[in-house]
This record gives sequence, structure tokens and C-alpha cells, in this order.
Amino acid sequence: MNDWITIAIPKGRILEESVELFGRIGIDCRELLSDSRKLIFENTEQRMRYMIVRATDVPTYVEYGSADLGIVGKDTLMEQGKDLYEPLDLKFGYCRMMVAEPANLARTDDPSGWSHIRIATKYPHVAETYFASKGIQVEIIKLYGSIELAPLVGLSERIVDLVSTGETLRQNGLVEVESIAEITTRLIVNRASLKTKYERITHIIQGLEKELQST
Ligand SMILES: Nc1ncnc2c1ncn2[C@@H]1O[C@H](COP(=O)(O)OP(=O)(O)OP(=O)(O)O)[C@@H](O)[C@H]1O
Ligand SMILES: O=P(O)(O)OC[C@H]1O[C@H](OP(=O)(O)OP(=O)(O)O)[C@H](O)[C@@H]1O
Repeated sequence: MNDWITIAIPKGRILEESVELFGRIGIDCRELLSDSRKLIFENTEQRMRYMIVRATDVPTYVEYGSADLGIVGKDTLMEQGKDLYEPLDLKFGYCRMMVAEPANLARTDDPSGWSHIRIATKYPHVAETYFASKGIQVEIIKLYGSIELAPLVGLSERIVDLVSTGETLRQNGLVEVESIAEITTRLIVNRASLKTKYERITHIIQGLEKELQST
């Protein structure tokens, strides 16, 4: 029986903390931190595989069962809306999803009076849903990065993006005007794997849960 467990871990911001957390429950995937171009690593003794993928691709690998488990930001889950089991908030990677605009505009602007606005964002689905729930019509301009540039060059007055230190907003003369959601990193699980590899997966979830409680 194939009882190997495959975990999809995102390169980028949350890689190091993910590797560190798994290390604390005896799952050693430090190889993912090396400069190697290898994308998948195996630990035969533990019957585990680790794959390194783009953060936005983690839910896809888990949804299709190419990975049993994945680690991903809540922002990505909210945007993609896939049917995945999300048993744990891993608590790291904290940031916020918010609406921002130029400080100059914010001085006189009143968000409660918005009826039709234009938004540049990497999160079109989240932005659309958020404004729809408030009865505001929104024209979305999808961007893939450097979102804070949009108001500075007249692409859109407002943006929806993530903020953590606030440094990017500050250095570009923008201010937060509405908060949409608090974001942390989550563990996600393929629903079929949860049934077929129930014991191994539950053991990992409980190990992580215990580890998180002790910190
Ligand atoms: N300041 C921040 N900016 C962006 N993401 C952050 C920040 N702080 C924490 N995060 C979390 O880190 C996750 C991964 O971010 P990262 O920048 O590594 O990937 P990405 O560029 O969003 O994804 P991709 O590489 O697929 O485009 C985000 O989804 C979010 O949950
Ligand atoms: O509040 P801060 O600590 O400044 O962090 C927020 C910035 O970090 C992220 O961008 P990222 O560095 O991922 O670049 P990108 O916009 O090109 O995706 C995010 O999209 C903000 O631009």
C-alpha cells in the first residue's frame, strides 16, 4: 500500500518557518533550503516526499492529490476558493489584506460614500467579494506585483494588497483606509488523502497542533 506522504511547501517568504516547524515534529526537510535546483526530495526511511512550489500553486497540487499536505497563506486560499480541508492555523506569516490609497486622497475621502471604485490588485476575487458585500461596484485591474505603484501612475486610485511592516505603503505615500482580513499561514490537506492515509495525516496534524500550543 502506498502510504508515503507528500508535502507541498512554498518557496519564498514562508519557506524557512515551514521547514523549521516540520523539523520540530521530527520531519526533516532542510534540503529545501539548499540552493539546489531540485524540486522534489525523498526521505525513504520516513516515507516522506517534499516538493517546493510557487506559493500560489500549493492549493492546486493539494487539490489534485499530487501532494497530500500543503502549506499556504490564507490570502491565497481566500483568492482561489478551492475545496480543501484546512485543519490548522500555523500562526506564522502574519500580515493583513487591506484597501489603501494615496495619503492626499485619504484626507478628504470617505469610504462609506463609495459607490463605484476602481481597484488594482493581485486578489481580484477577494476584492470583488469584499466590495460586493458592501454594495459597492468595483472595476478590478489585475496585477501580479508591485501593486503600490498603481495609484502613483494613475492606473487606479485604490489598491487591495497585503501589508506587514507598512514600509511599502509609507515609502510610496499611501495609507490604509479599510482592513479586509487578517492573514496567517495554514496547513491544507487533500480530502481523499485524509481518508486513505488517515493515521499518518492525523498524526502529523496532532503533532503540529501540540507544537503550536507549546509556543
Ligand atoms: N508582507 C507580505 N507580503 C506578501 N505576503 C506576505 C507578507 N507577509 C506574509 N506574507 C505571506 O507569505 C505568503 C507568500 O508570499 P510570497 O511573497 O513568498 O509569495 P507570492 O509572491 O505571494 O506567491 P507567488 O510566488 O506564487 O507569486 C503570502 O501568500 C502571505 O500569506
Ligand atoms: O508592509 P510591507 O512589509 O512593506 O510588505 C508589503 C509588501 O510586500 C508584498 O510585496 P512583495 O515583496 O511580495 O512584492 P510584489 O508586490 O512584487 O509581490 C506586498 O504585496 C506588499 O507590496
